[in-house]
Amino acid sequence: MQLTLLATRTAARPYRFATQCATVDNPDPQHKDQYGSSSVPIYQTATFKGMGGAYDYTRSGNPTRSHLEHHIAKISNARHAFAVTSGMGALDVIFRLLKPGDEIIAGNDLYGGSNRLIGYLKTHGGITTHHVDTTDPSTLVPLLQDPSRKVAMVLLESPTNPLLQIADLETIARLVRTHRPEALVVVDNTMMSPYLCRPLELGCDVVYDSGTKYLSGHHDLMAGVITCDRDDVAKGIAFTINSIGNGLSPFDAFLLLRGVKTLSLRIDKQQANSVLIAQYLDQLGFKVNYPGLPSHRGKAVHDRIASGPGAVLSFETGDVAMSERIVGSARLWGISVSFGCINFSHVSRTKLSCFKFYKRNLPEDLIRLCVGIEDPQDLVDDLEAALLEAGAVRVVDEAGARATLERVRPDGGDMKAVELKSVGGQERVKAGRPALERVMTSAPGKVILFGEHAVVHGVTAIAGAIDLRCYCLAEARSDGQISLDLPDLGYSQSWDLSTLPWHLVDPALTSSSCLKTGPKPDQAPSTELLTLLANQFVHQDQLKAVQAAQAFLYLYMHLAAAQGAGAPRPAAQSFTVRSGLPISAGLGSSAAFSVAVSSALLYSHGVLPLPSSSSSGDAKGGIDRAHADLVNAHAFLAEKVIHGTPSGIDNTVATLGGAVAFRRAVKGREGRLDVIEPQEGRGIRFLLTDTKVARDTKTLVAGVARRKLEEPDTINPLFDSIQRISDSAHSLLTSSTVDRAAQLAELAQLVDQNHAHLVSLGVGHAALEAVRSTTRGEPWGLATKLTGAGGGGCAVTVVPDDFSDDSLASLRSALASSGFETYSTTVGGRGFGVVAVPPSSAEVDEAEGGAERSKVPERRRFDECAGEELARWAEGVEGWVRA
Ligand SMILES: Nc1ncnc2c1ncn2[C@@H]1O[C@H](COP(=O)(O)OP(=O)(O)O)[C@@H](O)[C@H]1O
Ligand SMILES: C[C@@](O)(CCOP(=O)(O)O)CC(=O)O
Repeated sequence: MQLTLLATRTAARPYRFATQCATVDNPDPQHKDQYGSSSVPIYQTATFKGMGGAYDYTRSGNPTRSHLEHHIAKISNARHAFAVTSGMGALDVIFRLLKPGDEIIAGNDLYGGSNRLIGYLKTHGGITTHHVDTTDPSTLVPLLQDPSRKVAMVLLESPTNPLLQIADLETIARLVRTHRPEALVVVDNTMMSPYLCRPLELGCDVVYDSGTKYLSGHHDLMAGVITCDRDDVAKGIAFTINSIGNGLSPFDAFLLLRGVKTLSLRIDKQQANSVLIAQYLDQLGFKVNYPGLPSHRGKAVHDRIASGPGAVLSFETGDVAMSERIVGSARLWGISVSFGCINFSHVSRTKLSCFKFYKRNLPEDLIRLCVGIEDPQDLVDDLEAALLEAGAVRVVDEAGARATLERVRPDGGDMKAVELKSVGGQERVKAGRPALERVMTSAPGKVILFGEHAVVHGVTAIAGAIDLRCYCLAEARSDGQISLDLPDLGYSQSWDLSTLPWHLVDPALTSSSCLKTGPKPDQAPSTELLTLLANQFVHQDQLKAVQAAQAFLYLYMHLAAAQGAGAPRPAAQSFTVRSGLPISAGLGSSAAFSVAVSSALLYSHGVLPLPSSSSSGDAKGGIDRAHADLVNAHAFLAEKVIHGTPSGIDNTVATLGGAVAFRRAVKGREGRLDVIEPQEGRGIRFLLTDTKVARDTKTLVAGVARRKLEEPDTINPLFDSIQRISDSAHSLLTSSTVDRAAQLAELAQLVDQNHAHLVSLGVGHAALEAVRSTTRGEPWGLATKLTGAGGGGCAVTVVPDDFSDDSLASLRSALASSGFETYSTTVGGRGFGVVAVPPSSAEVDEAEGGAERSKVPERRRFDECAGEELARWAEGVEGWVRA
């Protein structure tokens, strides 16, 4: 059923642009390649044998070229497409639609090569051109309305090259249609490509691109493409190409087709880089021409007719010699003509002779930047080095908290110092020291006794903290770096603080109220920042490490930005996280991680004051509830980064400890949190069994949500039944009167019922059934259910009071012999904890003659030991205070 639905949907909807680019269809469905080649073959032949076939002579047509033309037509949403030997070749073909005496209206900021051809048309073809300001459509009207003018073509570019001026293609096409219906509106779309703008859809008649640029993307071929919808115009173009013989060669057609497949991918990256660079130059106070900047004239029009600002920009320095010095000083930036290449960001200075010749009023200090796919920070660094070397900027206030660059006025006059909020969109920040040199936090895992999954959708769940904990050690460093070490996952990475993408920090998370009460429960993490972090900042393929590093960086960046009231004030620190919990097994390792990291950040940054420890070194309940809530709010955001849509129960238990009945707020209904107080002498033992079957909470939770949407009549009654189970369990666990044996027997029944419902939700697994059948079998007879997200992971077994230690030991060894790992735990342990860690023994030796050595566990052991030894090491640090 699901498959049918998906198939219907796909058939009804055209593919999106990136998919269209990547899928090259055969133009002739009758013609199947004899070997079924996935890549279009190169028909490197001038002639074809026989008469009356589809092809006879490559000047007139060639299968490789046809394939390309079909593909270009598809991605341009055009009826016809043609591929020729260069962009100028394309314009030449289009101009041959004109007759002597015809007149052209063109922009006054046209590409120099087009102007050269226009000049030739005038002297050799008797065709005159009127240059107007195409940024103002009304300037065309007098010419269009003048009956003495034989206006046959309007030639437009938008944005123009190199001034990036915007012409309202849609409005101009409408004006031409009204006043001069016979005239053709022709657009040079090279700066945008069909990915960002499709002028035929805006009412224009003929569009051409220099395929040498973005369509190819690699600067390894020359090509031009023409698209149009009108059959008569297409006929004229086909005739000209065949007559003059400038159709694209088979080999270049093959290369271009190969390039087009990655068009959107390349432009996305080049454009993202361009935005950063434009912002950087803009902040320095240069006059920057780029439609990606809010201040750009015509941006509103551009945003209407195109879907992105592109990857070419230009800026003015105010001094021709300075521009020359900048261009000459750049190293990574090459000096070149053309644009659109992926791996060669380059600068070019406008050529005076060319501009004077065409009477173009271009600033002589103009520098054009054509941006590639290099790392944006490298591009900004190189540009900055060139600006410094050329004397266009200078560094001021090096000793201050933040580095500041100041633009140098070419005439020597005063120029306002620009405190850089960001460099290339990335904060130019100077790392400070954290409020606390060394702090360690810990947080427990949890076991959900009843209500997992249903809790995400507003049903009550019962859960408690377990004995296994996660530890986070935050230490100051002094090299401007932030690092994250996750030895459990074999992951370690550090980042230069100035390179983090500070410009993507969410302002909703940097307010002072956020520092007091934490992120709001409905605050979603920014997918833009998360995607960038995952793609460009976390060098690891393992999903677990990526999720953990994303969550860490997300919290870290927002806290640093909030503390600096928007302008980040990050501290250089090392974070190491170790866990005694099995990861991704249903015992809340991610929540324990999130709480440990959040609290380590909040304490080490001085947002929360360190609670005073009792003389016993383990003050119970020694943490303010408001402080715990702040930790919990931050941890919930981290959980969202890791999980997508967590209910919040895991982080709440990992923060507060104890046992709770938890109901999240959903659609207008308030959430609820009831603490289940431990009952004197009535504690219940649980056995946890890790099946070692890997699974991912995020995927499982999303699967249940999808089923709820698709099969509400099946899933909602299951949730109602789970609510009744949780309610019964809640009253059983809080009742002091009910008979103990009856209480445990009834709990066991609820365990079985809840497990059956979880299996119906689709989160069961054969390994979990194996655990259940062992525990239920002779001689043990115990009830077991999956716990957490299921799909593998852990099972929880209720252990009755009269179940002897020997029986428990034999059950555990039976489970171990099936390859499972067991943990015996009490439920309802302590919440998160914090301790200031003194220097390790080596440092004490130096500073204080080793007097403290015996009290301070050796630091490196934290990275090395595991399991119970890890817990012993961490708990050995004196002064823990816990919630
Ligand atoms: N010790 C750890 N080190 C690093 N990351 C951890 C650690 N423990 C948990 N995590 C993070 O939490 C995620 C596990 O979340 P999840 O699949 O929900 O499992 P669980 O049921 O244990 O919470 C991991 O992918 C990782 O991102
Ligand atoms: C399935 C769910 O109820 C619990 C997930 O726990 P765990 O990540 O498997 O430890 C999800 C949630 O409550 O966020």
